[in-house]
Amino acid sequence: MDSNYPVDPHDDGLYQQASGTGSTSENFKVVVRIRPPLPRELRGTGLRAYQCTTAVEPGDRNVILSENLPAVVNQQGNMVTDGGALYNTYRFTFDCVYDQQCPQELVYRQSAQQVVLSILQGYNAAIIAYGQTGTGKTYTMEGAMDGPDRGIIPRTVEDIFTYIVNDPEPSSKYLVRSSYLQIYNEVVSDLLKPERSSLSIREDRRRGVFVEGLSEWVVRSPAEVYQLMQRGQSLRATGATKLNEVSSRSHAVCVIIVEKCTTPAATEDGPPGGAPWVRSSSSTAGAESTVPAIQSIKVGKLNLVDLAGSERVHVTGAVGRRLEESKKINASLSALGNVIAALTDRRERSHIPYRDSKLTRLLEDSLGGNCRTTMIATIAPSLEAFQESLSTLKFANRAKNIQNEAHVNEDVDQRTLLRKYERELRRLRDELARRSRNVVDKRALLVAEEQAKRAEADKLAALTALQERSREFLREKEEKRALELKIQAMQSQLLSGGSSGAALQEVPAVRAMLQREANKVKEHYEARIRALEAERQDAEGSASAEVDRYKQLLLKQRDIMIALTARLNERDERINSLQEELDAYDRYQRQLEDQLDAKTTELITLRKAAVEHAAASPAGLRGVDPSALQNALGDWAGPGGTPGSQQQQQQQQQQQGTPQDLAAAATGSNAGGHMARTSSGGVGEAPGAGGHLSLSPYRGPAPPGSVLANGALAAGLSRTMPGLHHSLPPLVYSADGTAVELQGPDSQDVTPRGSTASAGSATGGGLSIWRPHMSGNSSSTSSLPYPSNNYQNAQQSGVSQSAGAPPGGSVAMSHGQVGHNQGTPAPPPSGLADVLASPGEVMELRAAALTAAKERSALQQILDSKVRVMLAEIINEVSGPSPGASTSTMYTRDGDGSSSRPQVLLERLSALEALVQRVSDAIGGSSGGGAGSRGGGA
Ligand SMILES: Nc1ncnc2c1ncn2[C@@H]1O[C@H](COP(=O)(O)OP(=O)(O)OP(=O)(O)O)[C@@H](O)[C@H]1O
Repeated sequence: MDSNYPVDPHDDGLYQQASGTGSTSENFKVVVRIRPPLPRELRGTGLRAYQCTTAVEPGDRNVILSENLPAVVNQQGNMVTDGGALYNTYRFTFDCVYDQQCPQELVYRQSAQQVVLSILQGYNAAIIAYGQTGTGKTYTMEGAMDGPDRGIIPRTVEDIFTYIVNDPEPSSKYLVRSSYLQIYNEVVSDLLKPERSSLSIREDRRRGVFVEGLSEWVVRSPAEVYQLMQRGQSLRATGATKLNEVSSRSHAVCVIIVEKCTTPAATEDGPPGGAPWVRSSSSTAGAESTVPAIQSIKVGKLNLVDLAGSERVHVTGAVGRRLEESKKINASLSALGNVIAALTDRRERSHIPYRDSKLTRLLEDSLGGNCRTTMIATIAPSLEAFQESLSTLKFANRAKNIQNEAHVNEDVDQRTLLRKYERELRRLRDELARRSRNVVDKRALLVAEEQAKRAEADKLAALTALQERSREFLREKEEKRALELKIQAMQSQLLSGGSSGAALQEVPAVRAMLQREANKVKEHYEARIRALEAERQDAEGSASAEVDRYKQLLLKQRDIMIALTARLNERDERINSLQEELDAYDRYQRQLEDQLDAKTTELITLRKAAVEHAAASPAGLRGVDPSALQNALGDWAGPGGTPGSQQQQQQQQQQQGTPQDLAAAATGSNAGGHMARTSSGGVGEAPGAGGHLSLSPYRGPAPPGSVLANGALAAGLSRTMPGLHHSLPPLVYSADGTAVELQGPDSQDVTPRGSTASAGSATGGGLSIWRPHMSGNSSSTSSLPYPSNNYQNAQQSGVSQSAGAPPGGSVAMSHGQVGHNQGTPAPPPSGLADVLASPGEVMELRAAALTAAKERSALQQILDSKVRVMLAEIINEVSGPSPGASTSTMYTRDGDGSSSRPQVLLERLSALEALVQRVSDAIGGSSGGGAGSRGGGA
């Protein structure tokens, strides 16, 4: 019964049986299947034994549900009475009713096969299993994967592929795809792609209702479908309930889509590409050789729905998660009932609440839409399921009034799309061909270019050959000419020759022969010349244009070269001028460096001369050793008189000036409180032997800005700048920092810098002593006449104070009028300015000399004060204390108040004597002078 039934795709089966009955829609069939009692049902409940409540009347269309079945049916199974009020008895008519023993195969063949195969004609189809939990929905839809218990799904797959293989239409091709989804707790998920959950249900004109994002698997054999089903079933939500050990807790939908492509005989359109069409067996042979046209593509979609079972919670005892699942299941089934109720409402078609649940939304096409649908309502036979069975039968009975309008889904759009693809393919082919031609054209172009290059080379070769030919032509022409001349000579020789020649000439045969030979040669060369000439003209004609072009190119290149050369020349000139500028800068820099070196040398020389000049002070001339004097003074030399202090003082002196300067200053101050110096301006040129200049001491500070010059300056300048010593006056300076200038007869208006010039200084040759410290702000100048290059020495301090005739010569002390030139800037000395490139350097030198003079003056003051104190004490010690003097002071000074006065005096006296002796020794060899001074001072 399970096998060997004929597969007849043209047999509508259930639909054929149902047609004409008027009880159900043509496209919506409702069948009922009663499962056999389960073992637990057969065992009964408590004292109540199992009792069957269902019976199928002969003809398999009517089902009787009764609480007391034996009372209402006869032996043949026909219901003879409804039991009256005694028993609840119901009788329903459906398209088919399968009793408990009905095998899977029969259910499939009668209720599913025609629906399934209708998708091969392009219909939508659906098989929906509905019923209470545990009544056999899953068993009916899936069953076993092999054997007689195979359910509708595996049989559907088998039939689809069997049909395709046995399709009598040789040009038909099929594409089979499969999907598997579940609705669990109102969430749609893909059972073949677990990661895809919570999918959305969409609808469009071409595809109808579909699940967006649901995977579709192309299958080529039943085995592939089985694999997918097994995978999906393993992921489906199931659970054990009181009524079913493996209860489906979700609605499962297996989707199979079959696309059929029918291609009648040859048209211009080619076959569609890309889709893995499954060819029917009869169409495989020879089909490849034809060029079929796409007549139509029919798309059939089959929904195989295994609903979750409705259940009464108080019966199943569900709690927790199961309770929630039950609620969701019942809610969606309730929505399904509402949709069916709306669809079967005899009144004017009202709103269909498809969107009340995912299930009804998904089954929208299958319920009242474009679909051929079979609903299989499953019921249990036991009395305990009586109410659920009655509910299910009522539900199914209502559903059988659903009107579906099924039509073939001929995918015109897709056909159009395929035609569009064909057009695109043709366009691409044309494009390919065109590009191929382009490739060919490019190759031809390359070949042509290559040929052109070769032709160019040939042309050049031809020109070369032409030139050679021309030369050859000229050569032959010359030869011809020579030959003609030779012939003419021969002829003339014959004509005018001797007897032998005349004789020959007169021989007609010889004459004719010669003439022929001459003509022959002439013709040969003339022809040759003509040919060459023609060849030359041809070559020249063809080459003239090329030659012109080359000429143009050459001219253009020549212009470019000229322009570039001009630019290069400009750049070279620019480089040369820059180089010259650079050289000039270098020369100037060298000049400056030379000048700097010279100035440096001058500075060194001047410094040295200044030192020498300071050392050559009168004390120095007397041979006083500054260091010896320093040592001799000891504590009297000032705060730094101790050896350690001396060392510090020496360091200080090295920083501030040379020791010789300070020692000389000290010595000078020691000599009777007067500064007596010998001008060092004569060093090297005008030694001051026999004369000296004595300037009155001035112990005030040098005024700011006063100019100090000395003979050393002139000497230094004269050494470094030969010829200038005549224009520079020897300069001396006083120990107090007063600047003076010695103006010789050949000097030119040398005046103090930064001060006012004395009117008298410019008159006559003489020594001008500028003493701005005298008479307040006025400056005074003393002019001392002296021989050229020989400085006149002045006498003692009286010279500085008043004019008088010096012993060595006339000394005219011309004091400048007080304030006469005050405020009038002195003009710069032209001679000095010519020598010194920078007046600032002169100023710097003079400022340095001024600083040294200040230092000397300061030291001198210290020494003078010491000496005065020393002398006062000596006087005091010798003559006794002055009336105002305090003994305590004396004692205190000695630090010994207990000493007797005579003893102290003796000690002080001896100390002073020792001091005087030391000082005398220090100034060496002049102890008499020193003593005289001391005595004079006293
Ligand atoms: N026609 C049948 N012949 C033999 N056994 C059947 C038949 N129908 C159902 N059964 C058995 O009944 C039990 C319940 O069946 P099934 O699981 O298919 O019920 P269901 O309606 O799918 O339940 P649920 O809604 O809870 O999933 C299973 O053990 C199944 O083998």
